[in-house]
Amino acid sequence: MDQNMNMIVARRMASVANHLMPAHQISPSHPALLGAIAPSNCSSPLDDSYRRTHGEVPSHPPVWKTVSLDESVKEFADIIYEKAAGEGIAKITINRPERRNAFRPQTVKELMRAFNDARDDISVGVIIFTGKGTEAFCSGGDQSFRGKNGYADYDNFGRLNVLDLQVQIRRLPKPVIAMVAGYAVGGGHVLHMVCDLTIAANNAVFGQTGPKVGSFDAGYGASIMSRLIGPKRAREMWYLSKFYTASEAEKMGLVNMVVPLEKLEQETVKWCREMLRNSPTAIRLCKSAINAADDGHAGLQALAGDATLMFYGTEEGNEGRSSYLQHKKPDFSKFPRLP
Ligand SMILES: CC(C)(COP(=O)(O)OP(=O)(O)OC[C@H]1O[C@@H](n2cnc3c(N)ncnc32)[C@H](O)[C@@H]1OP(=O)(O)O)[C@@H](O)C(=O)NCCC(=O)NCCSC(=O)CCC(=O)c1ccccc1C(=O)O
Repeated sequence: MDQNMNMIVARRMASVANHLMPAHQISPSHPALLGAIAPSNCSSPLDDSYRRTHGEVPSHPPVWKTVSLDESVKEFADIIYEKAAGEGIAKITINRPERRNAFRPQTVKELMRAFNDARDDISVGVIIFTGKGTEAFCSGGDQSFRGKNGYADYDNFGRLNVLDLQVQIRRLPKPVIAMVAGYAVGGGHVLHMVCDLTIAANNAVFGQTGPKVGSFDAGYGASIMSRLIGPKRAREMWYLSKFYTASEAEKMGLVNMVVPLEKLEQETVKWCREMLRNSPTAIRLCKSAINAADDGHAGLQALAGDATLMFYGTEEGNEGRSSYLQHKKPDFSKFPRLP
């Protein structure tokens, strides 16, 4: 291999390696880089035929188009809802930067409408969840709306409606990526934890504040956290209510990747595009399977529902339905009893 080709391969392998793991974890002796520099060692695990065939996902910025839902309903006040033109990415942004993107009941209602739309839109394959600006992803429940019964605004009694949003994200059969810049604290920290993946900017700060302000989340906020970082760390995070930097959070397993703030959306979109190349049904089943054990009967129901959905698409499933509609006996004998 000539010098030129060697350099091209080295650059390409470095870019793939950089894409697959945080830059700080790659040493010059990483096999991907060695494989590129030493042409005789071309069997690097990163030099696979899938990569050679499909190449990198495109890196151009998406063109975001604001989504307006049912026109009879008021436009969004607390969120921004966008979809990328020509690709299956939706982006839902809490738009209260002056309150560090704290959510009030109105915010949660709007978020639920947007997530519902993104779920039902079959052209959407992945959803980015973020906060406006660089100061905060979300600082939890807006404390000025908190009363004796929970969080209340002008048209409702107090309740903890963010719990419904957590369940909605957890059960949504498409990946949701939290894109976190700045503070993800209190109920905002729980929201990023219920997302499938978290990409954090290097200015991100994570933590629970409940015990400082007279609140706690003993549901997903405790159980998912304990699963993610282990019970000792989860206790530390709740009992002391300390804040953690992005790199501390990455080491604890709270986030998937930390990137420079200015690269946050670029990297997040790259992850979205990688996922969009893959089978939506496989991803859907992986999501419900990973959640199943932790979510008990509700988790099993989601996984089982996915199985039924797939079964409806088979000839065997259709034999039962069409025979019923035609008032004849179904013939299931033609289907193999697979081992
Ligand atoms: C996030 C901070 C650390 C940021 O600090 P800093 O950058 O210095 O900014 P500030 O000057 O503090 O804030 C700017 C401005 O925003 C207001 N603000 C920020 N956060 C909130 C908030 N959560 N509620 C109301 N207002 C907020 C702040 O007052 C400033 O306004 P001014 O008018 O300029 O004064 C810091 O802001 C901070 O610590 N914020 C509070 C974080 C917090 O304690 N959040 C609430 C935790 S409790 C919770 O979220 C419960 C939620 C819930 O519904 C729930 C209940 C039960 C079970 C589960 C859940 C759940 O899962 O959510």
